[in-house]
This record gives sequence, C-alpha cells and structure tokens, in this order.
Amino acid sequence: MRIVVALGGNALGKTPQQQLQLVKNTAKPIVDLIEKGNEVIIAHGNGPQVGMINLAMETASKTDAKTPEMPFPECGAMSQGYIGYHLQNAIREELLNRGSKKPVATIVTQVIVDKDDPAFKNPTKPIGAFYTEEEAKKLTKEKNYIVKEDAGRGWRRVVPSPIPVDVAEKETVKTLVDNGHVVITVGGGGIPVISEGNRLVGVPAVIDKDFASEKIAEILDADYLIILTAIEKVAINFGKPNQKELKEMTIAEAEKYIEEGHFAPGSMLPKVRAAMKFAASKKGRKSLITALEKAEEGIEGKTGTIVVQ
Ligand SMILES: Nc1ncnc2c1ncn2[C@@H]1O[C@H](COP(=O)(O)OP(=O)(O)O)[C@@H](O)[C@H]1O
Ligand SMILES: NC(=O)OP(=O)(O)O
Repeated sequence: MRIVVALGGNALGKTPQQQLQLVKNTAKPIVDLIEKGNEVIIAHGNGPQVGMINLAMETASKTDAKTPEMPFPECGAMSQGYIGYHLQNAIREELLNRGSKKPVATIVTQVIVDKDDPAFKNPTKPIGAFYTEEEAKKLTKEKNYIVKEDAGRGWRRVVPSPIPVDVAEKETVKTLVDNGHVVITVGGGGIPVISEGNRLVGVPAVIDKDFASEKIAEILDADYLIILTAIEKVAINFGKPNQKELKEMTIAEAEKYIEEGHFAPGSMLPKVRAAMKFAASKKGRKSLITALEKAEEGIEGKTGTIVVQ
C-alpha cells in the first residue's frame, strides 16, 4: 500500500533536544509500516517551530544590527530543514538497525496557494508557543501579532492558512517514491507560494499540514492517509462525561458531527476535514486518524477512527 503519514505536534516536541529524542519514537511506527512492505511518505506539522524561528529572528534583528529580518516564508523553509534533518536521520537509523539500507530524504517542498484565498484576510492558524491571555495581548501591542485562544489550550499567535492548490515539487516526490525512497515532504504544510508566471513567490502564511498531506496523498495516488496525533480515536462529545470514541465515520456522518460542533476548529476539525476529502476523492481510498504509536494496529483495523465514503 502507498501511505501518506501526517505527523502531529506530539511527534516532534517543542525544543531541538526534545525533538531529537521524540523523533526516535516517531521513526519506529513509520519503519514498522515500511517493513511490512508499504510505501510511506511522511508529512509533518511546524506550528510551534515556525513560530519559534520567526520570533527568534525577529527579536535578534531588533537587538543586533548585523542580524537581518527574516521573511516569514523563509522561516517556513528553515522549519522544514530543521525538522526534516532530525526526522530523516531518525528514520534512516531505525531502518539501518533493522537491516534496511532504504534511502531517506527530505524535499524542500513548496505548496502553491491562491493569492485571492480568503484566508489571507482572516488569520486562523495557531503558531509558536502558548501564552496566557495577558501575555498574548502584550504581544499584540508590542509586535502587532494577531492572537487567539487555541482550542482551550491557551493563547497563540495566528497567521493566515490558505488551502493548498498544488505541490510544486510533486514530480520529484513521485519519482523518488516510485523508486523506493522514503520521502519527507510538504513539511509544515509546505512553504506557501503563489505562482506568478515562471516564478514562485513565498507568502507569509502556514498551510495546514493535514490539508497539505491530503493534497500530496491525492497527487501520489495513495491508498491511505494516516493522520497521527495524540489521541487514539476521534470522539463525539469530546472531553464531556458522555464522550464516545468512534471506530468508523462515513463522510455523511462526519458532516453531521461537524454541524453539531463536535470537532474543535484549531485541532480536530482540519484532521476530520482532510480525512473526509481524501476518502471522498476516489473509491477505495481510506483515511485513518489515530495515535502515533497505534499506526500499525490502526492499519490492521484494530484501533483508530477510519473515515470512509
Ligand atoms: N472530537 C475530538 N476527538 C478527539 N480529539 C479532539 C476532539 N476535539 C479536539 N480534540 C483534540 O485535538 C487534538 C489534536 O489536535 P492537535 O493537537 O492540534 O493536533 P496535532 O497532533 O496535529 O498537533 C487531540 O489531541 C485532542 O486533544
Ligand atoms: N503546518 C501545520 O499544520 O502545523 P501544526 O500541525 O504544527 O499546526
């Protein structure tokens, strides 16, 4: 099977030290899937990391005359390199430990968006660290950041999150995957770019990695989209006494649950929407949402939430 795996924040942590440790655990279920004969393509988030890089560059440029301001898309590119570097090494090492010399590489990936996407006028994507309401409002005053409460977890800066239209490096990704390479792509949803004639121009935004993973899964004609996060199953009435975990959802059922407001906009909703879009895109395609360490069991139908037509 050809599987696109989208890794959530719990696969990466918040600091370089944490990330280096966590990617060791992240590599295991990915290599389990590869060992079973699957072609695995890996995508990942970058919200905390791109926020951290951007804030660091901005702070440094204001206090040190020799440090330039770093444009936001370049920060996105840096986050792809930083995360891809750790991930590709961890997967490579895990493969070698199991006797496989399969090549692994990260592709700096640009994702084309529509310059008129309404998201540019309505920032919704939380990035960087979590703050108290007071700290967040101070950031708005000092740095002009737009801040919002993030799914009951604290306050964060938000930036525009346009819908992915196409993947600029898709032919390269396809060639590598067709030839047995393990590819890390559309990291952080891809570097958002708009197409101007022959030129791709970076734009200040963060594409949702679940939507970008869905896009590359369609492009690569994958069989499965697996969204790995911190929970084993998607639930209705999440966090309430009558919480009910779901083993399977049809697209129609998912639509009804969305209307009833069961999935938080900053967290579970994009995952469910991406899962629905992939399942709807072609007969036989399935999406799975589950916990990182449950990926293999999920594929075997033993756990997780499957989204089907
Ligand atoms: N209906 C729901 N069912 C399960 N989890 C939910 C639901 N609504 C919100 N969540 C929360 O969404 C989280 C996943 O979103 P998030 O942490 O943003 O993802 P990521 O793993 O991509 O960083 C889960 O860990 C859970 O806390
Ligand atoms: N780009 C993106 O969706 O990042 P997170 O998953 O970290 O929010």
